[in-house]
Amino acid sequence: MGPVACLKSVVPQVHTHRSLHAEDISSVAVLPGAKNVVLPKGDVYKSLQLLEVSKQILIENDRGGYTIPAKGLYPYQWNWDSALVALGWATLDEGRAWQELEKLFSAQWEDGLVPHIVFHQPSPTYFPGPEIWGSVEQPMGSTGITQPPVAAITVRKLYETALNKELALQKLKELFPKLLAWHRWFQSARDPENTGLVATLHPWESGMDNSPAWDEALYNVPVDQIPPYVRQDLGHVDSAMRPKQEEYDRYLTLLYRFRAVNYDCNQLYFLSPFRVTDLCTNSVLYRANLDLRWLANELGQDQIAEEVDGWIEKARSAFDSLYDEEGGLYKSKDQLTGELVTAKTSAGFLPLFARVASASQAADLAATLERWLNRVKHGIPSYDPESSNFEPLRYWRGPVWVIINWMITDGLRAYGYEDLALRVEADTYELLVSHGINEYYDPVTGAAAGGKLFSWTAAMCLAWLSKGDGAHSAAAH
Ligand SMILES: O=C(O)[C@@H](CO)O[C@H]1O[C@H](CO)[C@@H](O)[C@H](O)[C@H]1O
Repeated sequence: MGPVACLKSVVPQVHTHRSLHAEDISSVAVLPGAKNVVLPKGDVYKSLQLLEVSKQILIENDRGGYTIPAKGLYPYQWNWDSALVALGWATLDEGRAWQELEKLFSAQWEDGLVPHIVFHQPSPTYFPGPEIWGSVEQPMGSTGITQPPVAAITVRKLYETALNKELALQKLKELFPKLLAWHRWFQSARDPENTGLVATLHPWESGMDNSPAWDEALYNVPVDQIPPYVRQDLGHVDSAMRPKQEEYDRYLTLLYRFRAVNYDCNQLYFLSPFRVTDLCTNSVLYRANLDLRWLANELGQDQIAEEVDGWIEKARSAFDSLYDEEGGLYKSKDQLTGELVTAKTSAGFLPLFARVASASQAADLAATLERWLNRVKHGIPSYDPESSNFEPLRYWRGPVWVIINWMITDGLRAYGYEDLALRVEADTYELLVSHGINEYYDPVTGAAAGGKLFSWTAAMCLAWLSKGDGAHSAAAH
């Protein structure tokens, strides 16, 4: 049996329009369309296996038009997970990629909010589910908070790279007003004082739930008399890797306070005892606004492009207030105290992804990142590895997230830091090959942690690591 036939018999083939065929195998180390070669040439089998496992994960986690992040641990549709997972689907089946976004936007609220979780089907394995977000009498179909708005970035990518142009234009036309309504909601509900940057009212909204960036602001939230509850996450993942009870009590306190006013977006900003300017949300939103403006131009919607331009301009100058020159990176801010947070986290590099950093800020960020990378075996740690309370295995307090590596790499490349981008890419690839497709990884040992067979990690393998898909059209300013 020749090597090609042998590989074909070991690697399960998934029947999609871009499945690997025998004739692809000789070129797999330099995958079709690759801009940068990140897959080691001598290791074709591992590369192939990684791709096929990634496809299988998406297929296994597909619940009919939407993808759950991981079985058991996260049994519903999550907002930014889905937008990132759609990039993975696009490499297998463009129609399915568009469907992922359609399902997400099917839960959009009248005021424009796109919820952080959509409860399409009941599940006993996650807390807090619909009965907590709503009430026993009136369960809700979603949570009443949001997450970093990746969707417009995905829509542009899907549209620009589409093979089926007709479908892409149709889907763009359908999704555009919904994206616009969500981005307008960010302006009105989360920046009612017109500062240029939006507020995040719950750590779950930031996507980096128990990042040390929230410690001070979260511990200022008084714990209310909340109904007793049983956490489900600890049944799936070791408690040493998850948020602590004191943090969960505050997550729940915020939830019940928001629920008490029926998640009224006109009130939440003013009543929430937790209100921060989150770098992740603002960087993703900034980038998403660049892409929304591009999409508006594409559709000939000049007035809307101008409106979005206004948001971009305001945010650009406001971003400078988050730059910590001494620390060599950006920091989130506690809006209620007016102070920049002390923690240096991986979100501090995301203004590169946004393209909002200046050339000299980008140079500082690259230098800081290099220092961080030299301190760990596998980058990028979610928290400064030089910090005394760095925890390589606890949620967002040290571990590596592949989606964040993708965003930062994309930014590095846009600013011309190609070598650093390649270093992170190669490192990420090595992590996945050696430790599998998990939720996150220990930056010191590389050990996989959190949920297993994780959708957005699989999607990044398909959409990024197999293609070297870093350079995107939005140029650094
Ligand atoms: O910990 C949790 O229960 C949930 C709460 O939303 O959050 C984690 O999982 C989500 C699904 O993957 C991600 O979207 C978040 O970024 C991540 O922090």
